[in-house]
Amino acid sequence: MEQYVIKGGNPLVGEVTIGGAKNAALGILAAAIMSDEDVIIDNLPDVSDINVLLQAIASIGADVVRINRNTVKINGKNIHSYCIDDGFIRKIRASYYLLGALLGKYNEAEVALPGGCNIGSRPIDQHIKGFRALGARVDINNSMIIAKAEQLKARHIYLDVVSVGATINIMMAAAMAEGRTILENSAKEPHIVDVANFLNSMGADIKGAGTDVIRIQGVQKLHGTEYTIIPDQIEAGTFMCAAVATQGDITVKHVIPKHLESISAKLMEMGAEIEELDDAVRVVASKRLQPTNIKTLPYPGFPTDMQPQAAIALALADGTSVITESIFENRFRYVDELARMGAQIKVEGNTAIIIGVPQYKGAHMSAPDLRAGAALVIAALAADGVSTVDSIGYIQRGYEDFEGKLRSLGACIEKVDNEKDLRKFKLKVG
Ligand SMILES: CC(=O)N[C@H]1[C@@H](OP(=O)(O)OP(=O)(O)OC[C@H]2O[C@@H](n3ccc(=O)[nH]c3=O)[C@H](O)[C@@H]2O)O[C@H](CO)[C@@H](O)[C@@H]1O
Ligand SMILES: C=C(OP(=O)(O)O)C(=O)O
Repeated sequence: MEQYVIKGGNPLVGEVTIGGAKNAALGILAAAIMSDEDVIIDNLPDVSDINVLLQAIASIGADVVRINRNTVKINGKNIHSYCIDDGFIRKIRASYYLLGALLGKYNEAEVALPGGCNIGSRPIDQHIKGFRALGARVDINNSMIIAKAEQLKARHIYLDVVSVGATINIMMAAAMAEGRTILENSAKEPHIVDVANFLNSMGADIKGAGTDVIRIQGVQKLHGTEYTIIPDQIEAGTFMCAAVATQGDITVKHVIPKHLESISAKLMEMGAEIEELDDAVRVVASKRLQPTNIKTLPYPGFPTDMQPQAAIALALADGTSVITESIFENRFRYVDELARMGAQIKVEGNTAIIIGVPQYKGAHMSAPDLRAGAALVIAALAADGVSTVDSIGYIQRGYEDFEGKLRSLGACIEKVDNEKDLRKFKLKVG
């Protein structure tokens, strides 16, 4: 089984280029099948979630051509099935976007219930509420979600909870519905805006993405397009936290600094210096971090997907910090792993009380989910000694060449899959 082996203690220094946003790409790939013309998508991250979704799209007959590692051409003309039941698609969260896309285009979709990281209960009632409001019958049978309509019709829909997935799914379903849908209490994350921009580039008529109210005027047909995905806010934030936790100096390139403001604000409260450039941010930490409090919130609040990485930095601060996780109830599973390195964190309900320690010590850990896994790698890079992180398949769901990018910043990290290579690494680093 693959694992990372890491020798910590080096401040990470240098430049790193951020890839396309996984969570935008997943929505965009699903939306791409709504056109019968060629759709070219660039800046696609080469991560396992994306590759699973591409396989699913190909399995129903869409033409999928990988032009290069980060560019794909999709054409939905030859889609012959509206049913996606393969075991692999159940593993990813974004399989649910195929519901909105297929229902929107063909008035019919049958997709396995979604998986994704085990970070909480993750219901999809708001997606279903939206589809039903647009006139679809939706049933769940044998772990399959089955949605059918004669013709989707626009409606005024109010989301009971701010949901990224439901906002994107309803936007896709409504894009070709009859009339003008108004979606209130929408999520405002950068990837919502990116999916809306992408759909508009195919001829959709969506206004207000990025605000609470999105207006979607249905169109008859979506045409081909060429589109570049926005940079990944969370990958960028992860490297920013790596700079802070290792007392390093990293210029995180190819980002939209506006998307990083809530993260930058917290890192500055910890004492880091942040320089905002046109499409880059430089993060420098040169003294012991200061404690601060964080509450995760929908955008523009502090992202839940950055909570574990920020906690890694705070657990090294000079004092006590409090993190409140208000989006997912099961996102502190890294705490027990981090305790092996000497961190002092107590979890009470949705709150983690973090008493900073001066240094982590190398330990053997296991990634409990995607972002927690990346966070544990950062902790290992900040630690004294050698660490291993297992279950790195989670990390590969969302980070392209994580170890390569870290190595380019001076990190001592290898991916190994056997005892012999593990021993070799340990001998090499002493
Ligand atoms: C593939 C993808 O883009 N995943 C992201 C997406 O997940 P995802 O789209 O699953 O997250 P949501 O924004 O939908 O979830 C937000 C909150 O709403 C609740 N909820 C959601 C839908 C629903 O029908 N009913 C309901 O109660 C959830 O339990 C959660 O408490 O947004 C999350 C919140 O920013 C991120 O952590 C995930 O990385
Ligand atoms: C939780 C995440 O992904 P997913 O919703 O696909 O599980 C994430 O990207 O941090």
